[in-house]
Amino acid sequence: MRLGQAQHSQRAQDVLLSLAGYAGRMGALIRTILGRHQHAKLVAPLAMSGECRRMAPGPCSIRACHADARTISASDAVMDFSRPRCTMLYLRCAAALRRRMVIGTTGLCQCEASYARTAAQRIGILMSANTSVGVTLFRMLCAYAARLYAGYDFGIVEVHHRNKRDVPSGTAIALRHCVESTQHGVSICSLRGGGVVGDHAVFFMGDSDVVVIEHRSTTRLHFATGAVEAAVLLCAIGNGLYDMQGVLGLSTAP
Ligand SMILES: NC(=O)C1=CN([C@@H]2O[C@H](COP(=O)(O)OP(=O)(O)OC[C@H]3O[C@@H](n4cnc5c(N)ncnc54)[C@H](O)[C@@H]3O)[C@@H](O)[C@H]2O)C=CC1
Ligand SMILES: O=C(O)C1=N[C@H](C(=O)O)C[C@H](O)C1
Repeated sequence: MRLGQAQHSQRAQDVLLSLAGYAGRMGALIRTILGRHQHAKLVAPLAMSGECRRMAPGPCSIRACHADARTISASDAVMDFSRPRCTMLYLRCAAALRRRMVIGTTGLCQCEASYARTAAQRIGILMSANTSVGVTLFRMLCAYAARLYAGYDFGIVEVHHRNKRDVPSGTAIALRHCVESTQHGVSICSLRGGGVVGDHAVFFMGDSDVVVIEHRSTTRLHFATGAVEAAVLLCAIGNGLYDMQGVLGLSTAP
């Protein structure tokens, strides 16, 4: 069974989505997935106005960068893969209109993340630096390994493409959070270059052996597919702040 299918069978109508960051790398994949999705439909592409002109010469239906309340209110949820400032703009709008929100954008400051926690009292929010199901399982695996290798030293290495803006990656920060329940002060090494989609490795370093658990992305498809399925699931549950594990209903590792 595909993820989200069970929950969707309880909904009579398609899940309608706005997409902030429509013209970006993630946006391009998400709109392709939504174009052929059985239960979810893109109703409001949100992009910068300059990008509209580049992507669609002539009359353009893509909305400009300001949060257009009318546009967002036509959807059940806003999916956001953009920039933190843009995220906050749409989050405020979604909270005011009581529309759900998937925040995939990384690099939010503490104050922005804490606003999301407050907004989650009014609406359902999925906030995840990595919407891939594979990476969600990888995180669970690392949390489990951290307990097994509690006496070892931990470290994280992440590698991303040269255009990534935030350092360290949101996934690396989330991984640190997973393993820090066992050990504090875990350092993250970041590398930027080429077209690397996104690789993360967690090192468990003992006196005479090293265990490395690694995840490599070969394309962005798994981020985008997971995000769309998570948006569908989010529309079937109540208010609150969720992570991927929560939305997918995965119990914690043994
Ligand atoms: N959660 C996840 O699984 C993943 C998260 N990301 C994160 O998603 C974000 C976007 O990543 P990419 O698509 O690679 O970046 P990108 O730079 O290709 O796309 C971002 C897009 O947002 C647009 N944008 C900026 N301000 C806007 C506004 N006010 N209104 C509408 N659009 C606006 C930009 O013009 C750009 O087209 C980054 O923070 C990245 O770290 C990326 C991959 C996976
Ligand atoms: O910007 C990216 O590309 C990615 N960002 C996310 C992050 O910061 O962890 C997820 C993925 O690694 C790709």
